[in-house]
Amino acid sequence: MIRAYTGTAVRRSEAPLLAAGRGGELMQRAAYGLYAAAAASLTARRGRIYGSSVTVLAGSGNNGGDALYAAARLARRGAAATAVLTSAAAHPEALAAFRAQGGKTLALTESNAAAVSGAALAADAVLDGVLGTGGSGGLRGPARILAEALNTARLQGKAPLVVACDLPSGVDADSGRVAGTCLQADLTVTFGAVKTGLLAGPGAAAAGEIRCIDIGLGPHLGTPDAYRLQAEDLAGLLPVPTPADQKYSRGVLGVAAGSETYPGAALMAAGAALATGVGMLRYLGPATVARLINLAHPEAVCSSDAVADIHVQAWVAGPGAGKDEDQRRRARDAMASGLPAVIDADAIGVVAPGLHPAVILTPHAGELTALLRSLGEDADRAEIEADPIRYARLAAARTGATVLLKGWATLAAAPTGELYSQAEATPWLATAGSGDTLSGILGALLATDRTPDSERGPGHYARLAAAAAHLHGRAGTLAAADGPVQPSLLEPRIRAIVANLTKQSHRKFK
Ligand SMILES: NC(=O)C1=CN([C@@H]2O[C@H](COP(=O)(O)OP(=O)(O)OC[C@H]3O[C@@H](n4cnc5c(N)ncnc54)[C@H](O)[C@@H]3O)[C@@H](O)[C@H]2O)[C@@H](O)CC1
Ligand SMILES: [K+]
Repeated sequence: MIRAYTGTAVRRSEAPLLAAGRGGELMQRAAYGLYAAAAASLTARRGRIYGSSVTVLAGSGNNGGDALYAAARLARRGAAATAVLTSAAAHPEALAAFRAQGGKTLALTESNAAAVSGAALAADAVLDGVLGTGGSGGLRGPARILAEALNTARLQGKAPLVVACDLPSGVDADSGRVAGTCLQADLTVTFGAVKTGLLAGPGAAAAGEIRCIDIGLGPHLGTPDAYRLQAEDLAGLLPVPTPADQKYSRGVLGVAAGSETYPGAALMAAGAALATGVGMLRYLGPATVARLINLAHPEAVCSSDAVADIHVQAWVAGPGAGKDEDQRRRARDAMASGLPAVIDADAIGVVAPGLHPAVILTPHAGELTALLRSLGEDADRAEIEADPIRYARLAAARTGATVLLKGWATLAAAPTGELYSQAEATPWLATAGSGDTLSGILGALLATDRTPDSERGPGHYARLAAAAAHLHGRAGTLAAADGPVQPSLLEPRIRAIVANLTKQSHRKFK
């Protein structure tokens, strides 16, 4: 599990070490970690460090200091290193160390920004040390011109390797907000702890691969601000039947999805739930959709009953419900049932406050905007996309439900503030039907959840939602290897990942 902290919390935890005169030691650890990661990436790209060209962008603070020390080490291994000083001041000792290894320096100005950008684009690697946790607001002035040139080249596939020092310059380390421009990276080498701003919003999209260097802050860090589940965290959350199980004890999922207008959503939600593994799936909806469900998934038990008429462990309601009043009523009843429930798509429109954390709302940014407005909050979509953590937490607190906010990094927020961010998905998953499969996966995890009550902390349902996002993202990424992703074809991938994560052993017969 990745534990993330705000930039503010990391700075607070560094304070006692700085007061004890250990700032230089921390900086050397950070710089060495940055150097080693940059050296490995550079070697992977061009075979060796010797003879490569490296541009280091150095701001006035310690972030620039880290980057200059790291570049000095690359210069010592034979890289031709140039420091672009983005401010009138630079970390004096680090600059001296860089020059001592033969590094050249030049001051960035408005008038030379275009020429310097051209030179930076021609380098093999750029180390971004303009701003770190001490930065406020996006990049400004000539640093902004340089960043925009590099970002544009990236879109054209012509950018050098960009390695961000601690965080991409211009990203807010607490939230992932970018006010204006930040420099997009291939790799972010972050120090002491992963910053929350690398896991959400524009910051997550800018960070590329994230590597964390331990600089010895451990005991000072306190409670994390956010988490990211790794594959090894999922095993205990996935349904594995025991020999003592029967279909009911494994977990029954009720799916009230689809309508005459949108039958496909019900097929995809049901298929994904079955692929994740449930004891039984009970479908409630129009007879025409039920017939399609039974043709695609003969094991599903279908009816047009009301929610109160059937016995299940969890619900999925909303995908493809459209304007179907019966399905909307089932969604309201599922929310009121006291059982865990995934409330997706059209059903999010019938949400009212007073829910409990086992109700998981799964909006995208547009649906979250409408939900928050219906609750009297002043929200617009662009603002939610700029600062998704804030709004996911706000919606959870206002409704009492857990909120799974879908996006490039998908966030799961508990009403008490616990937060998970998952980024396994491929952009190919941004396609109609994707949310329906995610609902089905999450519904299956809720229906088969065996976590003892004593171990269900306040963030339990956010964790399950994050596990579903992880599974869904990985299934999509696997499928994308064969071309554009069709959510209706994800089922074999989901099944394969569940098998792999639970290390299912199959009896062999002779
Ligand atoms: N404090 C510590 O113990 C350690 C800090 N480390 C590094 O130090 C960084 C934090 O260093 P600092 O506190 O010096 O801060 P930064 O290096 O992040 O930069 C802050 C400086 O930039 C200026 N600035 C702020 N926003 C700006 C903007 N939008 N445009 C232009 N200039 C702007 C500020 O006036 C300030 O001088 C971390 O990110 C990390 O890289 C590491 O060396 C590890 C140890
Ligand atoms: K940086």
